[in-house]
Formats: sequence, C-alpha cells, structure tokens
Amino acid sequence: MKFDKEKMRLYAITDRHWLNGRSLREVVKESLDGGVTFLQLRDKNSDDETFLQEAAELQKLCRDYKVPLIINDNVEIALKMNADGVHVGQSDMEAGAVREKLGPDKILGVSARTVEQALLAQERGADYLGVGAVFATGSKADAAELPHETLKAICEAVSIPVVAIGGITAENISQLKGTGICGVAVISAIYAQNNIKEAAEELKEAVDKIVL
Ligand SMILES: Cc1ncc(COP(=O)(O)OP(=O)(O)O)c(N)n1
Ligand SMILES: Cc1nc(C(=O)O)sc1CCOP(=O)(O)O
Ligand SMILES: [Mg+2]
Repeated sequence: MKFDKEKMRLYAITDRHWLNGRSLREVVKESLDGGVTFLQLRDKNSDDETFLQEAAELQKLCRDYKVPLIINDNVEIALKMNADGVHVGQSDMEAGAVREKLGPDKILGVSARTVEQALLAQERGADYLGVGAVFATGSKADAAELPHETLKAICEAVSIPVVAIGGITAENISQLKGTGICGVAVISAIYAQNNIKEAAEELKEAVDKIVL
C-alpha cells in the first residue's frame, strides 16, 4: 500500500497482554471499526511461526479496511509476508540497512528521541518517525519520557511526518496541540479499554481536533 501521511492520524499498536481471552483479530477488528488508520503488529514474545500466522490474519483484515500493516522490528518477516512496512528503533537494524532490504516502495518507520537521530533517519530513507515517550507509559519498560519541546523541535527539523507515542490518552492528547505531529500511536488507550471501538472513536475525534 502506498504511504499516505493522512493515514497516520490514529496509529494503533497491538499488545497481546490485553487480549483477556479474545483473539488478536477480534480486538484489531473492533479498533478498525472505531477508526484506526494505521496498524503495527508488535509481539515480542511469540515465535516466528505464531508471529507469521498473526501477521497473515491481520494483513487480510487491514486490506479490507485499506489500513497499512506495519511489522515491529522484524524486517525478514515483513519481507516474507509482503507487509506494507516495518518500524525499527535506534537499537534495532540501522534505518539505511532496512531501507536497502525493503526497497523503495515499502513503508519504513523509525523511532527518534533527538533532532540528530530524526535527521539521520530521514536521510537514510525513513517515511515517518515515532517520537516518545511523550507521557509516562506502562506499555514499554525502557521508554523514557521526552519533553514536548523536543517533540516540537523534531517536527520542525524534518519534512517527513512525525507521530507521538507513549502514554497518550483522549484526555491528555490536547497537550500535544501545536507540536506539529501528524498523528498519535497508542497501545493501552485502545487495547486496554473495555470498549475498544468506542475508545478508538473517542481518540480519533480528539486527534482530529489537534492535527491540522
Ligand atoms: C510508531 C512507533 N514509534 C516508536 C516505537 C518504538 O520502537 P522501538 O524503540 O524499537 O521499541 P519497540 O517497540 O521495538 O519496543 C514503535 N514501536 N512504534
Ligand atoms: C511501543 C512504545 N514505544 C514508545 C517510545 O517511547 O518509543 S512508548 C511505547 C508504548 C506505547 O504504549 P501506550 O500507548 O500504552 O503508552
Ligand atoms: Mg524496536
């Protein structure tokens, strides 16, 4: 699927921790029904076979909704299943090497916490940046909080879209107004909620108010 900045508004990231007996497909479908516009499969614990199975199921679903499916960390799996793209952090495979493997048409997302990292990622072929953690988060043990001034400085320095990530909720999202972000990436504000569809709808409404 071709990369479209408009699709970055509500970026949901999966987390099996919140399934409570439901299937990943079921919860992702609810979130897509609620207006999720971009999806990342993030599963640090499953073996490659399970991961591939999950990915194939989500790929079918995402295609029905015309939502890009991004694979966290694992470039080989993304290539094997012909995913729409990959997201890598600063401790994963280097962005330029990922771009070489992916070719020019797949979506490459890179995490950045400084202007320097952001500019380098852009130069090495990133299509978008994930910048955080903009609030305290319980979803990633090693995520450190980042001042909103740094988020704004990164948005001003690069020409590619930036999504904020980390501890974002429908209540605190308004604090990110004016930073220049194109959207928000969330786990718990959608998948830890009792009513996933309603949670996604509420977030989508909140993000539409702050993203131009
Ligand atoms: C959209 C988005 N932004 C940032 C991250 C974090 O990536 P990374 O730093 O590689 O950490 P892990 O997700 O791999 O734990 C992300 N996944 N998505
Ligand atoms: C996957 C991830 N990356 C982060 C970063 O700061 O790079 S924070 C994070 C977890 C986001 O989950 P929640 O929306 O539940 O806070
Ligand atoms: Mg990573």
